[in-house]
Amino acid sequence: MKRVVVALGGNALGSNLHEQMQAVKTTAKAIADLIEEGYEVILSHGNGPQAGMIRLAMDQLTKLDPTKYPEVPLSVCVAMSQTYIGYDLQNALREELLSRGIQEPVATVATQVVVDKDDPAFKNPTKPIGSFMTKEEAEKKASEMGIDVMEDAGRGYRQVVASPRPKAIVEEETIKALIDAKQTVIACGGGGIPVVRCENDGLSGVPAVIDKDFCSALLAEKVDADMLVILTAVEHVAVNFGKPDQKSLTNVTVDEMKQYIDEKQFAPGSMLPKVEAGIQFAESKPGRKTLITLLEKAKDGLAGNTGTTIQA
Ligand SMILES: Nc1ncnc2c1ncn2[C@@H]1O[C@H](COP(=O)(O)OP(=O)(O)O)[C@@H](O)[C@H]1O
Ligand SMILES: NC(=O)OP(=O)(O)O
Repeated sequence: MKRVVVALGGNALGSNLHEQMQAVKTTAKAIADLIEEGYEVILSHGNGPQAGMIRLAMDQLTKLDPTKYPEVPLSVCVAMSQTYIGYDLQNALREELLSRGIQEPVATVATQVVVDKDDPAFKNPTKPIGSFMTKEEAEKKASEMGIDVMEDAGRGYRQVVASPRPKAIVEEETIKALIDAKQTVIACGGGGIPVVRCENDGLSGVPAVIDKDFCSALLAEKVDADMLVILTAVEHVAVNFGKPDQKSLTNVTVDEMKQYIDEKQFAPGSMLPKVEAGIQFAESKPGRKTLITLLEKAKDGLAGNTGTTIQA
């Protein structure tokens, strides 16, 4: 049986409560198709819009009455986003599987991910969270709330936070035990709850949002997956993206992808981390591959019929 880690992008979840409840139904169908095909699926997902929404709500409460509602750390907002998304996703998938006569338990693991306290990302926030704003709105929010804002891959302005690289998955053994028990696991949601190691084996939350594609690559390595599947809003990674001479990439080697990165073919903050995470997994052990494609094309992509495949 082939083991695949599937990383779900923003279009699999929507960006508010109503959109999410609808989106997870379509997502559950695509994932159930893979389980029905015999793949052992481990799911991870993004949380940019959700973590930003929770961050904003918590900040409003603190503003209302700081003694009653003390400031909520960003790591706690990430933890809330993991469970909020996991709750919807595991229910949608459980129902979809049951409708197909598949009695397979689905569980979300609250996953902590260790980062390096000295990661340079803490001094250079680049990870967009929350909803999009105009330049004027962003500048106003930045001065009013003391947040960092940045233009997000040509799509508007968003709040940005630190995004250190994931180093270790605290609940790795729990995830493996659930997989071994034939359960479908949702783990490392939103890149994981960011923590640093401290004295006496302790863990302490840090203000960051880890990139879910990098964390999914680490998860795929740790569970010894055959394939990392990054599902997003495009069927193929492209070169000359958005230009008249745009060309879809189908089967690409790690070295070719590195060449395209040097040519700056992939937008930082959108396609670049996916390609870098894809390379990281593909070169971690001979035979490993990464597929990047559209959510609805996951089954076709795994059958080798579409998408962009990266391999050494
Ligand atoms: N070279 C490229 N090839 C394909 N898509 C690209 C490229 N550069 C940027 N993109 C954009 O990146 C998007 C995926 O990034 P993003 O929306 O941040 O991911 P996610 O699905 O994880 O939320 C695509 O939908 C596409 O608009
Ligand atoms: N954590 C994370 O990478 O979320 P998005 O995919 O929503 O940006």
